[in-house]
Amino acid sequence: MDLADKAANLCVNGVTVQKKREGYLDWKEYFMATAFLAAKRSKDPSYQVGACVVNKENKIVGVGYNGMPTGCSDDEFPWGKNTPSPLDSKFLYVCHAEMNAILNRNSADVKNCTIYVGLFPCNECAKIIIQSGITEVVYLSDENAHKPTYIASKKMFDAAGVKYWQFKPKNEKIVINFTGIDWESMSPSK
Ligand SMILES: O=c1ccn([C@H]2C[C@H](O)[C@@H](COP(=O)(O)O)O2)c(=O)[nH]1
Ligand SMILES: [Zn+2]
Repeated sequence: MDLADKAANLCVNGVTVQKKREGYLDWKEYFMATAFLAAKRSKDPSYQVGACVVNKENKIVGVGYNGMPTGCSDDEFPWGKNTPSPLDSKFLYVCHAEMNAILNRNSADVKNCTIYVGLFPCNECAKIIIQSGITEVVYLSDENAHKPTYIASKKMFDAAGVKYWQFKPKNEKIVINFTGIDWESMSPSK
């Protein structure tokens, strides 16, 4: 068990009171981590992007990653970038993570939701985000900020009143360990 996972105990009048577990993920870390986990599904060799849409009740209503459209085989459609013909590169085909997360929603709509993304949204995703009624964008990387596409996204978000801010993770890494569940410490009798 990680030290941070240990529940802190408090001694009150000689009685040990079990406090809640420490080191748990806060909501924002959880949603960004969900976006990053979704990105692990991407077949894009150069960029794996994930997105997670969350409603006002902190419920996840949609998750997506960049990938080929349904029915367009990952093995047949191209993943290259610098090809002589645009038809042989990925750009005309790949569905972006944000679009997929919004289209994959399990709610009637995503109005007033927040979208968590690994990479600041491009202009096409910005349009979809605005039109879908999402009002907040939380992103991790803004490495394309200097490109016109991404400047256009910010212009549109500003005009449409969509709030955006950069997520600064508390943890550089969140490790998922499938052998790591400590059943003993989870037992109510302990
Ligand atoms: O808003 C965005 C922007 C990009 N993506 C995806 C689309 C592509 O699969 C990669 C970008 O690849 P490059 O080789 O860097 O052009 O990222 C996205 O999902 N959402
Ligand atoms: Zn995009």
